[in-house]
Amino acid sequence: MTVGPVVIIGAGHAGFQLAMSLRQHGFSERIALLNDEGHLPYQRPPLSKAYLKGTSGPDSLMFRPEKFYSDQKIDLIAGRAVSIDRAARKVLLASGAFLDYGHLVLATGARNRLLDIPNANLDSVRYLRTLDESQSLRDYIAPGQRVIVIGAGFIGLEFAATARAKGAEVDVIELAPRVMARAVTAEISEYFQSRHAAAGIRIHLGVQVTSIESDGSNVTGASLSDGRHIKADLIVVGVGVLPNVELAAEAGLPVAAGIVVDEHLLTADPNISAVGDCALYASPRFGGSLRLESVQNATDHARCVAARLTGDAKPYDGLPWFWSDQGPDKLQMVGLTTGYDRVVMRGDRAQGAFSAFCYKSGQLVGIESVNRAGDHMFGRRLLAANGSITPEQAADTGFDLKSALT
Ligand SMILES: NC(=O)c1ccc[n+]([C@@H]2O[C@H](COP(=O)([O-])OP(=O)(O)OC[C@H]3O[C@@H](n4cnc5c(N)ncnc54)[C@H](O)[C@@H]3O)[C@@H](O)[C@H]2O)c1
Repeated sequence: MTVGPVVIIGAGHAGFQLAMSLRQHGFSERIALLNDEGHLPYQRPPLSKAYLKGTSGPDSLMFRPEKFYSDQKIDLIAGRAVSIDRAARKVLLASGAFLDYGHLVLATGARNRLLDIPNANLDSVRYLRTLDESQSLRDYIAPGQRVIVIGAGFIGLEFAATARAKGAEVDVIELAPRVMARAVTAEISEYFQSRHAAAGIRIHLGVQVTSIESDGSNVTGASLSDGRHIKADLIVVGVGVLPNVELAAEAGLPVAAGIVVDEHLLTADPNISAVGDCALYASPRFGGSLRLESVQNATDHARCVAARLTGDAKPYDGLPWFWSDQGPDKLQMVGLTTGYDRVVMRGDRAQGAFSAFCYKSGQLVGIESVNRAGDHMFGRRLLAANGSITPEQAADTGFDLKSALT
């Protein structure tokens, strides 16, 4: 099978993994990995956790040193793609150069959703997705500083916990009635709310920031939709992301809540695939279409496409899993916990080690674990094999989970 040169647009988790997996599968043609970040490809999870807290340099985040790319003959090209000529199979870069492809992979990821309120463009209103954003925030956070965090999702809460640990005064403003409402059950939200509150973080639910106040150049505070004002020196916004679909749309590829791909992660053009945060994929495992934002999704998508391009095509069948470190607590999730109708708790919430087993029509569909890595790893094995245990077994800590794994 001759594929021709592979061009990968985007050198995040998905793009990097794809280049590496292609070589691991013996792919010997050209690989061009287009990187618009100004750093060697790097890991994102530490940006809102250890990196934000610590003093280690950017090198600690890099997937591989520079030499890896030359050794593996992966052309890491600094630059941005501005358009795709599908008929000629060329990608046009902002520099004016072209890259010829036999197969093109869109690993364009997502970008921060920006807040559209007065004064949101001030320098002390920050976002957190890139290495540069994390670097400047960690240099900025100081003891006694007053920080407003907008959004109690993963970014908001991980950042809030770190800023508080570094001595900042933190207020979190969340539109929804509970934290992480998009992703976790009410039981897990309630636990994390109480843990963050115990650490001295003030969480305001069901409200939003209507305007940001300033002294002309710096943030001085914010007004909330319930009429209150909160003073602040810094505002950090984590209100979700938007998938980068524009290149695909302008090239005439179908786009909906992401770049539309089939169960093989192939777009409507047989020479173009899409992977990771930007891809809306048809899922035989779950039925319907999914777009997920996680490292697991990015790297498993990449492995699936690398296998296909080297002659081993299989539908994508990854099992979603995810983690978040918030203060001393580790949250781990496996499965898809949308549409569940019953939640069964296992373990000891008071001791801070418990899991929520989520059921839909009697079938286990996901497990959310707090400081119970064993339950999480069990769930990854059981759900990957489409297994289940009864709610009664889940609730009974005397029941040996391993006995359900054959
Ligand atoms: N542990 C991890 O793997 C991890 C950690 C951090 C971020 N991420 C990823 O990074 C991306 C961004 O994370 P995120 O936390 O920004 O997104 P998110 O969607 O997880 O959370 C956004 C939160 O902002 C709230 N919100 C939206 N508009 C608001 C408004 N106007 N005022 C107040 N609240 C508002 C939402 O209700 C939601 O709770 C996601 O893809 C996420 O999965 C992952």
